[in-house]
Amino acid sequence: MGEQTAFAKMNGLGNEIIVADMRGRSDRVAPAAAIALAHDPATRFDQLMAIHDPKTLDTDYYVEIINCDGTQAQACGNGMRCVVQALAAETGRNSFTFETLAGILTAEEHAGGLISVDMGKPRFGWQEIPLAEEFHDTRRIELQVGPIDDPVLHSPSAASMGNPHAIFWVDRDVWSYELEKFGPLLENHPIFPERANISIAQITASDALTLRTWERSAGLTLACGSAACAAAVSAARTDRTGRNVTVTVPGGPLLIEWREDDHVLMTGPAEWEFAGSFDPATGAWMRDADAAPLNAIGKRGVA
Ligand SMILES: N[C@@H](CCC[C@H](N)C(=O)O)C(=O)O
Repeated sequence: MGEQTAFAKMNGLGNEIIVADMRGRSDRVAPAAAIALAHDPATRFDQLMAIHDPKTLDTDYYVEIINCDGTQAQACGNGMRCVVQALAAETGRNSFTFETLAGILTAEEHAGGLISVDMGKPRFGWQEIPLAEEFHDTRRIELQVGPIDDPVLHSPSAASMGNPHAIFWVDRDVWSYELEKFGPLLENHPIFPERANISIAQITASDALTLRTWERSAGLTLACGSAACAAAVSAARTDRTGRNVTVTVPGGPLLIEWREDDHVLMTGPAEWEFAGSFDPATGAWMRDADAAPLNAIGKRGVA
């Protein structure tokens, strides 16, 4: 067995997350190790957030985001809140600057335990999302599911929060759509050359919407923070809501603020489950309540 490293099993509104401590090491979590952990019912996760030493001046850590199928994701809002809670418990600090594939993000844990992450600026250009065809207006792209004259879903908004998103606007309850059936087809539609996270959104007030997401690589999840951001900015951009929106996902509410400086601030909770250590080469793991250092979060509130 290779050199073990600490991890914390956490969740952000039910989005299953592993926070892995890869600081001070030159190796990375192997895709096969991630897949092995994702397939074990005890450690199953949607995303694994690997905390590395910083690569860039003025950042605290580099965070690599790995989906449960071993592929990399550029952004993961729920995972970032889990990383912040873990690091806040370990260091006693409450604000951090991270580098991810989506860019440099800042984040803060508030006194009541909620965590805000500045998810950066959304991008709407068809090449930035990316889409395979030129669309001047990504508030509404040509894509539909079902019969041509009576589609079940149609004309989604498209946006990038570092990762690609499509949001289908619906009038009925989001649970009345078979997202598990349409999600895989839409995720892999040729219009999305890097695949996409697919969401269904119903506006419920001028400052609220409900959202279900089929995540790229992970499938149906209880929450997708970057999708909540993409849906909120797309709702504001299409005059469906204002710029401050409560996005209710199956796991609970997220507060999304699209600030005047164009940055998107996501606020919500994170929850610690248990701690352990694992081998980043193979995924072999053990539960270990006393392992250092991320397991400090395991002692939150415990004498
Ligand atoms: N759960 C995440 C999004 C995860 C990334 C996604 N699967 C992708 O590949 O883009 C979130 O909370 O944002």
